[in-house]
Amino acid sequence: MIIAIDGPAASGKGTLARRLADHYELRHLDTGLTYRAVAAALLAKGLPLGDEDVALEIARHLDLAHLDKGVLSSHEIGEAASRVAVLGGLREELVHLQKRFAETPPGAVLDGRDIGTVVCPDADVKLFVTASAEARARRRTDELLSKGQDANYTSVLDDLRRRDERDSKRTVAPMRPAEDAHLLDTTEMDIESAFKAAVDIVSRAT
Ligand SMILES: Nc1ncnc2c1ncn2[C@@H]1O[C@H](COP(=O)(O)OP(=O)(O)OP(=O)(O)O)[C@@H](O)[C@H]1O
Ligand SMILES: Nc1ccn([C@@H]2O[C@H](COP(=O)(O)O)[C@@H](O)[C@H]2O)c(=O)n1
Repeated sequence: MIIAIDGPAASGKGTLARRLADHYELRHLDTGLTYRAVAAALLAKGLPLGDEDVALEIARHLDLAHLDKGVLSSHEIGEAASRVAVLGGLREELVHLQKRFAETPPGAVLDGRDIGTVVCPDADVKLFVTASAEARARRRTDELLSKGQDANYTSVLDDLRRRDERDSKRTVAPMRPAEDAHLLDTTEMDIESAFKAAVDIVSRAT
C-alpha cells in the first residue's frame, strides 16, 4: 500500500505520516528532508541556492537512509529548501529517488508537496492536510521553543506564508491537492483526533 500525504508547511503532515506508517507497518519518507539536505549542502559550501549543477551532484549522492531530521529541521534550511525546490532538473532527480522508495515492497507513506500529483499519482490513498496559517504558526513556534530555539510567532507566521506562496506558485510541481485527494483540515483537531480521522479515511478508501 502507498499512502501519499501533501500539505503546506507545519500542517502536521509529517506527524500523521509517521503515525500512519507505524499503524500500517509501512516505511516512511519525509520528502522535505531530501530538498533540505541539498539546500544544507549548498549552504555549507557557500554556493548560491540556484546552482543547479552542484545541486544535482549532491542529489545523486543522497542516501535516503541517512537524512538527519535533527540537523536539517532549522527554519533557515526550510527556507533555503523551498528556494532549491524550484529547480526542475533537481526535482526530477529527487522524484526518481522518492518513487523508487515508494515502490519498494511492502509500500510506504510519503509526505511532501507533490506526492499525490507527481511522485505517486497512483497511490492507494491521498491526503491533503491543511490547517489555518495561524494554527500552523502557533504549532511551529511552540515546537521551536520546546527545543530551546529562538522563535517569534509573528515572524514564523510571515515565513510560513512566504514559503506557502513560493511552493504553490512555482511553475514546476506546485503544491496543490491531487484531484482525488481527501482534504483533512486539522485546525480544530489535536494530534490524536487528526490521526483517527486519517485512519478513517484510509480504511474507507482501501
Ligand atoms: N493536529 C495537531 N494539533 C496540534 N499540534 C500538531 C498537530 N499536528 C502536528 N502538530 C505539531 O505541529 C508541529 C508541526 O507538525 P509537523 O512537523 O508534523 O508538520 P509538517 O507539515 O510535517 O511540517 P514541515 O512541512 O515543516 O515538514 C509539530 O510540533 C507537531 O507536533
Ligand atoms: N515533495 C516536496 C517536499 C518538499 N518540498 C520543498 O522543500 C521545502 C521543505 O519541506 P518541509 O516539508 O521539510 O517543510 C518545502 O517548503 C518545499 O519547497 C517540495 O518542493 N516538494
